[in-house]
Amino acid sequence: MLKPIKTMIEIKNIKKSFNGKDVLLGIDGVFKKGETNLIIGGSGTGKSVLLKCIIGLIKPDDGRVLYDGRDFYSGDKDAMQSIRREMGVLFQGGALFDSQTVAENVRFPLNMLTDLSASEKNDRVNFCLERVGLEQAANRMPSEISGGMKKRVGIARAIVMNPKYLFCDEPNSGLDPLTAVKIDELIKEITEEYQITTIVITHDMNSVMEIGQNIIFLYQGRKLWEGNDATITQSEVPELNEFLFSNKLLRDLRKSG
Ligand SMILES: Nc1ncnc2c1ncn2[C@@H]1O[C@H](COP(=O)(O)OP(=O)(O)OP(=O)(O)O)[C@@H](O)[C@H]1O
Repeated sequence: MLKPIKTMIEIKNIKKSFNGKDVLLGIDGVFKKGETNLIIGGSGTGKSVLLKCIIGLIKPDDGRVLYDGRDFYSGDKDAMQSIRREMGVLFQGGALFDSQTVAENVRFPLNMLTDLSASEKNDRVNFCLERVGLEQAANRMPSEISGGMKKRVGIARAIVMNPKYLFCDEPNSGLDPLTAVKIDELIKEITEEYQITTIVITHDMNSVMEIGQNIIFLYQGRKLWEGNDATITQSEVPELNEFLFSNKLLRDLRKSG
């Protein structure tokens, strides 16, 4: 019997250097459909550069990025464009337009990329705002809502085009721990509900333990470990353990367990 084809993103031997400085030294990875895939690591290890290589904001010097087997850097501009349309991106700061209401922010990709009618766009915007629990805030301005709500608006905008692939760069930055957990849960729920292939960049240990269904650990431009939230605390990789147990609570838990 044929195995069902699983939607996923595969990266092979991604390399990038800037002005002779190697930042990514050949990264491989598989990011699975319906799972929150995390790229973790300390500051300056190349997480953001890797994400940018995956979504096409930086062209890698070498290597391949495959979206369900489709080569993103094949040189076929139309193919690249159609993969781009299947992506949703949640940028680190939320990247909302300050002069637009919440609903207008969410509607923006629909205006840019579709020829849906006004009422179809409204339906879609309302659906997404409801999904992230913000239906009451549709007419508010970004300056009038909290940091956590801004992230929710960013998530609503990232899913408004019904993406196959969702990318989140440090979705928890600047949030209090409780709000951060809620944002993590929302990303995981949406990923599972719509069977999206989601990649999250983080150095937040809570995220690792809450939503780390598939994790790769970067260290100085190399992938040193991969696994999940259940296997990560048993890792024998010193660099990973140093990263994980820099948190005193986790260190104490490890000692006692
Ligand atoms: N456009 C660029 N030109 C030159 N160097 C760059 C550029 N972008 C990133 N770098 C360098 O690449 C290295 C990795 O940066 P990157 O932003 O990927 O780290 P990171 O793991 O995401 O860190 P952080 O968690 O602090 O955001 C850094 O030394 C950075 O200075």
